[in-house]
Amino acid sequence: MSLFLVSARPSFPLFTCHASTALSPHPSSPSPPPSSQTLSLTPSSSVQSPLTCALHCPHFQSCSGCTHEFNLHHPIVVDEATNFFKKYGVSDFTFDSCKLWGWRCRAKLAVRGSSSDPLIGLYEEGTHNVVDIPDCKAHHPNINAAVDLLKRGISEVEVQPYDEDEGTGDLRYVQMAVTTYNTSLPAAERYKNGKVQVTLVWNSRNEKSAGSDKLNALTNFLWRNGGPRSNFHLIHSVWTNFQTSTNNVIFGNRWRHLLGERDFWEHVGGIDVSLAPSSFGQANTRAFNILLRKLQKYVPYGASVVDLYAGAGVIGLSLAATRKCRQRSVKCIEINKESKLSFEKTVERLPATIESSITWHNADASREPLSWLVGSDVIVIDPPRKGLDASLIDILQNISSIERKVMSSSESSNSRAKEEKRPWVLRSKEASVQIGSKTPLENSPQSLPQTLIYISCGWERFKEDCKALLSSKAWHLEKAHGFNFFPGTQSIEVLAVFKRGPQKEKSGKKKKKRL
Ligand SMILES: C[S@@+](CC[C@H](N)C(=O)[O-])C[C@H]1O[C@@H](n2cnc3c(N)ncnc32)[C@H](O)[C@@H]1O
Repeated sequence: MSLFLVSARPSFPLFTCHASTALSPHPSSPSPPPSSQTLSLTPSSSVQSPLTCALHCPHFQSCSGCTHEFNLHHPIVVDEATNFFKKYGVSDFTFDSCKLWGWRCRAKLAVRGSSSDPLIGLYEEGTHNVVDIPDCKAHHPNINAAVDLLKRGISEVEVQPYDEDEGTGDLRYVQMAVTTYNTSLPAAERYKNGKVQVTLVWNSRNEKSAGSDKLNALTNFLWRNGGPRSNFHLIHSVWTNFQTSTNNVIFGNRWRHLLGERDFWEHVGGIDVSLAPSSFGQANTRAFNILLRKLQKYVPYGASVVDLYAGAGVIGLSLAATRKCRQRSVKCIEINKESKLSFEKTVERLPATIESSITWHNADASREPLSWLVGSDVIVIDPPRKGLDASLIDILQNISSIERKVMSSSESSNSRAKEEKRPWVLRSKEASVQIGSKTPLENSPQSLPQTLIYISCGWERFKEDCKALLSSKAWHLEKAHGFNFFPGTQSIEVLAVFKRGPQKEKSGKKKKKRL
């Protein structure tokens, strides 16, 4: 039996980000990549300083992951975003270039090929042919190291990669997630020493099905060669997900923890966050942290917050901890029930001084969205790429008239509590988690949010939703920021802050003092 021992740590790619108009694909004297840079954008600033930050990835063009090779720090869409926000009253849009290489801490990769020559990577554009990407420059280097180890395990144990046409084979996909939070290391060393939580998506119904001996053998191989007793401790834990469906959905419903630490912790937005492999997690940990820090500034101390499309509630909980949503409430609404456990674990590590009533509800934000908004000062929305559900846009567009109706009906009914009968509301209440015994203190329990914070990963859809909100005159844009969540692509993450009411006229004259 040949044993592969990973003896050397993979090094970080060293590429240049230099001020020059010439493109230099093979820099002669590489310098470390910039960690992060915030650009205050005016069209002229980007013309005057055409920094050239190239991807230098051997898989570029064959792999569908990256679409842009140069100027990673400044995707072209940033100029469009700058003009877009200017048109709607925000002339100080900023863009944070974040980390340009080795930023991806969470990757879902297809496994194809043969046991002697496995391919682990992404589909070629428009096909189901998998492109092997062992030297991906977007991946955290330890994801590439774990992929390399996995390939060796597949060959040694003779695991059959999945054959999509036949529906045969053992291993369909792998999810690799890196935790960069290890308090036993100095803070500066934590990122590069990230450990990988590996989830093997196995083509069988459960652990009793034929082929489970190979699953165990592969898991043991990974642990022996990448676990705490190996030369290079790379693997945080190994999980499996059982999936036999012939559709394109990556994960099935059965998850099993096999080896290593069960809990996976990360530290973002000022709090420790637990993320199970089944829960949504942001791929770019560093950039997400930068976004959360910016977001916190727009939430007044002591505000009540509703976090829609909340995943494991990272945004809501980070606000509860840092904005002291004291004696008020934080509500998190999420459709994926798998995120509940991660939410509960994260809450366990929140500072004991937090006094807010914190709840997580397993519910569809598009069904009766008004019921979640009532009593909150701030609404945070972080939908998937497809944007906001029509029912939510409708409520947000008509929020002022709805608020008047809600207020007057609550006065006339004189707080007579109606018995809740709607089945989806009852279901979401059953599946909810309430933290803290305090009933939230609400000055005006029937009021609706005055601040709307929209976080978007889908620029095209964001523009549509933004125009719909502004056209109603129910909201105006106050601030907007962009973050380079996906360097190498034209996708950016946007944080837009809206306030209630139409845009106030900006006049050059000084305000008259009130007498
Ligand atoms: C972009 S993620 C954001 C998650 C979270 N805010 C975070 O940053 O970790 C979008 C989330 O919306 C959830 N989602 C999608 N449709 C939903 C719906 N109709 N109602 C509630 N949640 C939904 C997804 O399951 C996913 O967790």
